[in-house]
Amino acid sequence: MAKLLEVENLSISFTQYVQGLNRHDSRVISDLTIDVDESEIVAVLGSSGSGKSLLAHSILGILPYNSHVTGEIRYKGQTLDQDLKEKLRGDEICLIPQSVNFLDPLMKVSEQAIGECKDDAEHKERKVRQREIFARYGLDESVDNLYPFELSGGMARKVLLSTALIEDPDLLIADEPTPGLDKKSVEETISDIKNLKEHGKGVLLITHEIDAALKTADRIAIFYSGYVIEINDVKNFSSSETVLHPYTKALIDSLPRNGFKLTEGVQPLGEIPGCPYYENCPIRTDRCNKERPELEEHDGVMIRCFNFKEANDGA
Ligand SMILES: Nc1ncnc2c1ncn2[C@@H]1O[C@H](COP(=O)(O)OP(=O)(O)OP(=O)(O)O)[C@@H](O)[C@H]1O
Ligand code: NI
Repeated sequence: MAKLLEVENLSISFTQYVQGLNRHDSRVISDLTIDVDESEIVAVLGSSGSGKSLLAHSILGILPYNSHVTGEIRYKGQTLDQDLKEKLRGDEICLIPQSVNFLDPLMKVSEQAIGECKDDAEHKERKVRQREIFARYGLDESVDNLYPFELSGGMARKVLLSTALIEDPDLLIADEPTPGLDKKSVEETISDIKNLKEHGKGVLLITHEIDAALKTADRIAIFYSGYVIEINDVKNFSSSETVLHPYTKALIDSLPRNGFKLTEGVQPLGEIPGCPYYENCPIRTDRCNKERPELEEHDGVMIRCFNFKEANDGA
């Protein structure tokens, strides 16, 4: 079966001019490799500012002009270059954006959700679908004719969700789709995402909430300081003993039900030669400070660590 989405060694950096003179490059995503199969939900779990939205924006081809990108993205085996991104986005590949600023302030929300139509017949058909999806999210007919500024935050989120779902995309990139939603709508969203998967579609779910990832995903990619440090099956996240990376273990131990044992400090930024987790790592060695581990496969799990084996054997 062909992979739906393959991201290989993606790095994103920004060029900024400090005081108008000094050019400064800051790397936000480093050497990121991840894939999504048909009928699969892959969660990218990372803390705030770790570059998750930029990953989404690079897949959609909507990064800001001052960004610099290397690496490759393929969709259904084909290189996803800027032309193909523009052709497929909003159609085969849809984004549920994190920010409600993605709504067009000058357009009624129902028309944004319906999108461009080739004729009246198509508009009619999509209007029915729009109403049905809006209704599922508790947006009644009076909402259809509102403009974005007339919506509450939660309503705006629901409009963004509906807009992506109306397209019935083959690949959905959901960037933090649930914060600010009521409980019922969170459940509706999760069920809609799972429904896409049941219909053979792929979903990349971007989130900083481990519970959302655990409830929804088949695999979880752990993002730390711009690096993917582990990609593992959701079933292995039931205990810190069945995941491999020390950061993933710390994340699981930090869950309320496990008694908040998080040992982690701030995420390091800037260029470092060694492992991105070096400063906080309980199993680090000298090598980790000098050399950066690659993301490698170990029994079907992708892991970026020199020492996980010894640490697990000794446990
Ligand atoms: N246009 C830009 N120019 C320079 N730096 C940027 C730009 N856009 C984003 N960044 C930097 O990239 C980093 C990652 O941003 P991003 O929005 O992808 O993080 P995130 O993981 O989605 O965070 P959150 O969980 O808060 O949504 C930020 O810390 C920000 O400083
Ligand atoms: Ni984000």
